[in-house]
Amino acid sequence: QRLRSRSQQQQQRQQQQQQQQQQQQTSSSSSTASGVDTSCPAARSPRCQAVPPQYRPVDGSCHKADRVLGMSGTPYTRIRRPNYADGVHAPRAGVTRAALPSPREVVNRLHPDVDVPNPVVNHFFMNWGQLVAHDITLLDTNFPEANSACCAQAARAANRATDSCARIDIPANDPFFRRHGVTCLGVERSGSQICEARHHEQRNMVTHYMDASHVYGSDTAKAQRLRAGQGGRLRVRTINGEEHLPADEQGDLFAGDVRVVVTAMLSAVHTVLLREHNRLARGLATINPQWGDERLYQEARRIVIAQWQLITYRDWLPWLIGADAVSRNNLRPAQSGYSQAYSAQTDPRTANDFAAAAFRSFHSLIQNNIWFGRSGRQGGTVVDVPADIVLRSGMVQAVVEGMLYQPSQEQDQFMADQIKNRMFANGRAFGGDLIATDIMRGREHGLPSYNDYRQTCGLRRASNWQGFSDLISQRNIQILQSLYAHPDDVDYYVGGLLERRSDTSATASITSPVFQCIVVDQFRRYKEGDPYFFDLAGPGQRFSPAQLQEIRKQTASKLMCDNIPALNVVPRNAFLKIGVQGNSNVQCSQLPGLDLTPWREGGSSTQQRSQQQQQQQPCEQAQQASRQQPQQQRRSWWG
Ligand code: HEM
Ligand SMILES: [Ca+2]
Repeated sequence: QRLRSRSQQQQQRQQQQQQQQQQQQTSSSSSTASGVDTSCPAARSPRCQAVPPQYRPVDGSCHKADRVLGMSGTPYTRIRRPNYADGVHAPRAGVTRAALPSPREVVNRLHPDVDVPNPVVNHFFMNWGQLVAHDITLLDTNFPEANSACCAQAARAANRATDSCARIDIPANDPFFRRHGVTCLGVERSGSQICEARHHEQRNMVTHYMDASHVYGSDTAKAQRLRAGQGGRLRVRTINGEEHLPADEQGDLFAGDVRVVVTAMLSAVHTVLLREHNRLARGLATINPQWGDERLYQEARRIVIAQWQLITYRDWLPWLIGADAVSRNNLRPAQSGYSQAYSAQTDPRTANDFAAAAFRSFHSLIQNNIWFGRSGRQGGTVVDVPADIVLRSGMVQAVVEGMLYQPSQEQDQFMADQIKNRMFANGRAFGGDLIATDIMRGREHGLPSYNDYRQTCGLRRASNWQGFSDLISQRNIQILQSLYAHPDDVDYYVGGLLERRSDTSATASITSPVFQCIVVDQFRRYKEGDPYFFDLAGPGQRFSPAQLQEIRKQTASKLMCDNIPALNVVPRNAFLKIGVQGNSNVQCSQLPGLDLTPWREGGSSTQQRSQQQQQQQPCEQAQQASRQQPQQQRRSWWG
């Protein structure tokens, strides 16, 4: 029943146990011997070559023996068997005859806006998490949701939800929406399909892998539209000599992920990633003038993805789940040489339990108002500052600096008013409620309740309300009791947000326990289950040892420095507040950078030298090489 950390020696045995559990917990008829649910028909059947592709396919296909696993447009996996009211698709209902409380009522009672700044991490940390989310999950809904029609439609349905709409009723005493005459918020239900298991599985519209699909797109047509078609570069618009995100047909910012426009903070870092790709493509073209557009694009993309994975796992994740959890679960990228962490059996897909609940808990980190620049100048509310402000002179820098120096909020039960009342308001008086939507998403995806996830994560299942008292305060238990008819009714998202963390030291997890366990499990999948993880020795083209050493020099701070011309000073650690763990400002020029020399093709490159050495000294090096032979590796990667 546990998805907790394990030592390396026990890893294999426990993996098998876990697969057995998944077989039991996920829909039984659709599980294969490996415990991976592969029965849902893929929207497209990819054509894969006989050997793994040299560069990872942009749509996530052909990565594993099951060639659609992790591909965009395919269903999520599940850690726990779904709990739909009708066993098929109706949102979860209570275990007694009593209805579940309105998500907005829950928000009003349990998720007020109380300002508790995070003592450790900054708003850049929050924003990086949102970028990670956009790399690995996108529901099949219209963006942004046009959901007002949903209220009327769902009102007529027996359980306040149809197959396409769900209703969030606004309580009569609501302190905000009633003032604006709003009595309901409609939620467009996520696109899903029935698998052999006879229940609905939601579709993930982006590649499940952590492959920077938010930069490059999740299908080949979009990837193509994002490319300049020259020098391996991505398309840009140039304003005052600086590269910016291009425009789509509607004139909005265009990037690999449609959510690039959700906040100016996102569009600023999207701009930086775009510039980084083009900076690398130019550098590679200079040292390898013989390379054409395709080679330059693929090599630059591969380096960007490597940096993205490295920074996320080495520098960001330890602050999210705690340094201990990272080492216990072998989640730190190799510090030298190649990683051995890949497992062909590990399901690389995003879990519904993670995307529709656990990872959304970091909505709690969001601030109401964002800063511009280093000195705390108020830029405006998080929902009103327009994304395309970054096209203005100096604004990529101002928005990035604002994030680097503004603390985020704590991961706790408190939520910023702006995202609860004015999501997508864009200057209008009211918008949607992100937190009520999160709660509704969990229900409409059929996620089981908080008590079920306690059990999954090795905690005691509560048989009465006091059973929650190990992690939840008496005050919150009382409120829960007044909202829900039974302890088994409490939403996973809500219960998880109420949990206290026992270890509040700086290096501890900022994530509460029952979310932490699901988050750890998911990040293990993205690393262990990804055959193209950057520090592996295959199955496509691997980095040479010298190239890997260069990649390892990269940090998020340097990434900002390299791509924002007027930025001269940054915090050494881009994710931490100044002063935490000795974090201090540093000149950009003092930070080591990524030197592309090992990518030079020709007699003098380190890669070539090491290959020549292997040919010249057959004994020891050949033995070592045979252990890392791409051909041999390939068989096991596909296996
Ligand atoms: C200013 C910051 C943010 C805003 C305005 C924002 C807004 C949103 C919105 C509007 C949705 C769609 C809700 C729905 O219809 O179900 C969403 C989904 C989500 N958010 Fe955030 N978010 C922010 C930050 C974050 C952060 C920091 C994380 C995690 C570290 C995160 C994780 C997620 C996840 C996993 C989803 C589900 C996406 C999907 O599967 O389609 N978000 N967010
Ligand atoms: Ca992806």
